[in-house]
Parts: sequence; structure tokens; C-alpha cells
Amino acid sequence: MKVVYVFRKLRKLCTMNASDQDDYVRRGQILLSGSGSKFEIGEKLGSGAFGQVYQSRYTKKNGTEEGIVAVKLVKYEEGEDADVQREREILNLCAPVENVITLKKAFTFILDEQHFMLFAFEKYGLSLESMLKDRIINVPNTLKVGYIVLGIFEHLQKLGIVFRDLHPGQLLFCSDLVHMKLTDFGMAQQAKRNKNTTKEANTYVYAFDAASVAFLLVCCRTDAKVMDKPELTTSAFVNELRGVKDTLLQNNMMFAYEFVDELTRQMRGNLSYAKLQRALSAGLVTFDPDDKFILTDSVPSMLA
Ligand SMILES: Nc1ncnc2c1ncn2[C@@H]1O[C@H](COP(=O)(O)OP(=O)(O)OP(=O)(O)O)[C@@H](O)[C@H]1O
Repeated sequence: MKVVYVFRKLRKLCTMNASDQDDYVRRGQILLSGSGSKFEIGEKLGSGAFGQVYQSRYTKKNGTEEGIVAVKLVKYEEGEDADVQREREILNLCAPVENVITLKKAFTFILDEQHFMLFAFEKYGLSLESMLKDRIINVPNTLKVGYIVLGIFEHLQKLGIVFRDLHPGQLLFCSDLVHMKLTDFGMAQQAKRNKNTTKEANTYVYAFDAASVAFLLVCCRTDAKVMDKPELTTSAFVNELRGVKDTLLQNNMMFAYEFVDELTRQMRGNLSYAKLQRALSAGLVTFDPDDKFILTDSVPSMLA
């Protein structure tokens, strides 16, 4: 069975895709913040539904060179900056979270009468999505990817943030593949704590993030596309996880079985990312040394 899910949100459907638009800026162009920070645009690194991302040289007002950063430009209509401001606010809250791409600077500006938010992030490299093109990753590395994401989500849960958009394109590796970090908080929200006072309600708020980790693991070992709708009832999430278990069985992924069982139990009660991490690492006992590795000369350390 192929797991096919639909992840993209209404907001993405309603917005004109940034990747379909002409480049917002050109190489060599200088963008200045109100406080005098300078960004010199370099090569385009990528684009998505909301933003175009460019390599840039960042110089502070006092002349201090901050080096090369990844500048994400998000266009918005005048007076409709709520989404970009929320993204900035959440990114600031996430500053202490390990393995989240660091935001170095953010400001709004107007270019050719268009309104933009500029987010300057630490520059990272390939995404997990591009790593997975035409190959699968080995069992220990699949577990490592899941383990890191669960650790991030545990911290986000403590901060009251739900990510709501986990897929392999949101995980970036540094150039030597030693570290992997989460990016793109465009869909993230702050959980309304007061409205979710019961344990069950809290679990429900975070259920999509937790369930999406199971889908991500499947993605690492199959050609399934990881997709799902965030707004589901608990029983609908439990049903989705039944589908994931079938996929695990059919794709020789029994190492993640205990994790999905634990996740299904937690969907009905108290959501603990730490317990999920333990259940995931328990899967290592089923590790098969003959499993495929993608380790090649061009894919070193982190995936070893
Ligand atoms: N910090 C970074 N370093 C290097 N490249 C990056 C960085 N952030 C983003 N990119 C590149 O830019 C692309 C688009 O970035 P991002 O996913 O943040 O935009 P988006 O419009 O919000 O996309 P989405 O459609 O996934 O919501 C990424 O897929 C990646 O290739």
C-alpha cells in the first residue's frame, strides 16, 4: 500500500506560489533594514509556496561582517502582515530550541511598491527531501532523523508551539551532514493553552505533529509522500496510524513498530515526546546489519 497524504494547507492554496513568480531580487542587489543592516543578494537557494530564498552577505550597521546567510523573502499585501509577523514571533520564541535553524535578523521593507518580510537565517545545505531522491536511508539514520525531530517537538511542546508542517523538505543538513535542523515555521501556531486545559485536549493539539513523525519515518524508507491534514479527530489520527502500521509491515520497517504502537496509545491519553523517543530507540534491537546504506563517497558522516 502506498501512503499518500495531503499536507499543504488552505493558506498555501490561496497564495500565489512564490516559486512561480519572477525573482523578487537580483544578484548583487543590496537590501537595507531600518536599523542599517545590509544584505547583499547572491545566488538563489530555493523557493516554496510562500518565500524565495537567496544566499546573502550580511553586514551589520557598525560594519561587522556576519558572513553568509540564507535570506527568505516573503511577499504580503499592505496591512496583511499578520502571517509574517506570527512567523517572526514564533521563530523568536524558538531561538533556544536545539536543531531549529537560527533566525539572525528579520524586518519588513518595501520594494517596487511591494511589501516584504526579510528573514535572515543561518545558511544550511541539502534537505532530507533531496537526500531521499532515488534512494532510501538506512535504519540507524532513519531512527536518528526521527529521534532528532521528536526532541525538537518536545521542546516546542514546552514552548506551546505546534509546527503543523513536517515533511522531508523542512529538514536541512549542514554541509558535512553532521547536523540536521528543522526550518520553515510558516505554518506553525501557538497553542491556545487556556482553551486546552485537559490532558486530552493538549494531546489533540499536538497530535498532528506527533503523527507526522511516523509518516516521516515511512518516507525515509519508501517512496511514499508524507502528507496529512492537521485538523483531525483523535480516532481519525488513530486510523491513520493503523495505515502506517500496514505500510511498516509491507516495507520491512518493523523497527518502527513499537514507536507507532506507543504513539497510538498516546493519541488516546497523554502525549510524551520523551517516551516516544524511548519507544523509537527500542526499535534498534531489530536493526538488520544487511539493511541498505546510502553511504557513498558523496554522502559522508551524518548518515554513516
Ligand atoms: N537556512 C537555509 N539554508 C539554505 N537553504 C534554505 C534555507 N532555508 C530555506 N532554504 C531553501 O529554500 C527553500 C524554500 O524555503 P522554505 O521552505 O522556508 O520556503 P516556503 O515558501 O515556506 O516553503 P514551503 O512551500 O515548504 O512552505 C527550501 O526548500 C530550501 O531549499
